[in-house]
Amino acid sequence: MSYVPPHLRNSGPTTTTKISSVNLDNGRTNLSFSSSSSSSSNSSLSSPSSNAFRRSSASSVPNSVLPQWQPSERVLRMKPDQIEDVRLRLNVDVTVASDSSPALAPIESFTDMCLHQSIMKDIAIHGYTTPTPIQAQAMPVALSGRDMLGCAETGSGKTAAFSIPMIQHCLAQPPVCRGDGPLALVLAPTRELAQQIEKEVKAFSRSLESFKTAIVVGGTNIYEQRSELKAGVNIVVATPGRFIDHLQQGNTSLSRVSFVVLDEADRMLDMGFEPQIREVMRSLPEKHQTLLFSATMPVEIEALAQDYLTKPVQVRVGNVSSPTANVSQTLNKVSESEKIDRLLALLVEEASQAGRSGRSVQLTIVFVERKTRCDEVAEALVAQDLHAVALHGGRSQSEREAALREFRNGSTNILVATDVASRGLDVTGVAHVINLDLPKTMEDYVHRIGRTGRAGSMGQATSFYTDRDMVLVAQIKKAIADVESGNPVNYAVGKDARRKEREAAASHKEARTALSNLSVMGPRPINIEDKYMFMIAASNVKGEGAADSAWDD
Ligand SMILES: Nc1ncnc2c1ncn2[C@@H]1O[C@H](COP(=O)(O)OP(=O)(O)OP(=O)(O)O)[C@@H](O)[C@H]1O
Repeated sequence: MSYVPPHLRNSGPTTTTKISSVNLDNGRTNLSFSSSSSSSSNSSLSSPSSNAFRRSSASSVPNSVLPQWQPSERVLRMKPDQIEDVRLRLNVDVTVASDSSPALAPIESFTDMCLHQSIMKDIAIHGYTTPTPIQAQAMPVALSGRDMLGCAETGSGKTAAFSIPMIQHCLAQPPVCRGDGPLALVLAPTRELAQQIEKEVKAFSRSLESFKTAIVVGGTNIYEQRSELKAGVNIVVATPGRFIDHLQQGNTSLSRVSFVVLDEADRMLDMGFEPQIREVMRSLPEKHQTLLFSATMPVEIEALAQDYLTKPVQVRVGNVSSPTANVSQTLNKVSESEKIDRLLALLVEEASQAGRSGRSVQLTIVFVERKTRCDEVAEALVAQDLHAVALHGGRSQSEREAALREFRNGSTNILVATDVASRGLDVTGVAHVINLDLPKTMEDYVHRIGRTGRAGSMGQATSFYTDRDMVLVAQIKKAIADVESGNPVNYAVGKDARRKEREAAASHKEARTALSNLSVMGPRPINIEDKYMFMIAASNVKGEGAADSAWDD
């Protein structure tokens, strides 16, 4: 049975979820979720008051433990003015509610974080010597058991900022037995991002004997995932749709989850998973800790945080919700018909420059708007003897994995992708992001160009635009001027901001079409290219953003 997000459901048969208790091999009782189809529209998933994921009885489930963690004496001795000085230097902004205790000091060395020795060993093997600013502040907050909203620019190391405290948290819990649900859960919007996070979690737990992490994403064998989940794992990294399939089938439960991370939480809401995320949050055991991370923090995330986070610490580093200053941005005005030729010219020139200087060709991501265009562009590049591969939600899972693998190992240096690759994807050596088609919103632009200029490296972004993109182009020009003046601003992000941007773009386009109709030959039928039909349709769909067909998890 495949999961259908609520915005795509009609009044046809729906799924109901029943909770029943199950005796486990270890003699404990746990909960399972079973599903059945009915023609009623009263799905427990779509009902906000549903108890669908709530466990019925937890009497035999071991209690979660808040780790008794303390940083080094040196950190504990820091005075408030010293803490402020370090935050200022790291460009870290910390906010807590007036009725909650202050957040712990930032910690500038992994040693002072007093982590489990195996984790320390793995951090060293991974080649991390010093925490990045978001890690320096977010890790102590997470390790101290507080809920958190973490926001830092693209490529700043947010994954380790939650992965390492999550592993440390799991080590403090009673061991996982066969049939138990996981101790920690990470939800991410795309398969590729979830897989990347799982790799990072495994890297920091590789020296821990019998510590298990499972990846649960669509497009892969659900039966293998089921046996892995049933055997008992410490951490599950998942996309929401597939994770909920497993909950419904009783393959796992939330009864032992005491650490939850929503990575790129705003995008998951945007994709229509808000009811599922809320249901998961409502159904967690009482004692748990929640962390929300993104490079952009729209208001709807703050609303979610208000409902489900307890006295959270807000950690913001640098210029959140604005393009990273590590990327030099260029805008090129072109006509629609010129785009591919200009792209080819640019890439051929880069390849021959690399050849002349004897260096290898740099990795480049070309973003396009639609899946079909993605294939067409990749084919056009390959026809010019360039090494290009397409990545989009219409390809099979094995094709998606192969494309990313080839790109990561450099055997293909050009990845042509839809927005499925715009969030979180971390590929070392991406030097250039090209927007062959500009995205619809500034928020997507920020995430796309953030695929380069990561971990302190410099990158380049080139965007082609036509008259139709003028609304977004005005914002990008302002962003470029702001970065140049050293005074970057935060852009409005979130559903409202995106809707307004789409509306402004649509009315700009309408006005242009009307004008050209008047001036050329008087009234005539409007002939809108497929692409713009798609854009207008997308802006009219309720639950904006969810209509982006590039996203399929
Ligand atoms: N302490 C560190 N030392 C060295 N490299 C690091 C450190 N922390 C993270 N990195 C590297 O920085 C890169 C970016 O990290 P990561 O993918 O976690 O960024 P992010 O903030 O999650 O980005 P995005 O917002 O795009 O998802 C990765 O290649 C990661 O290995």
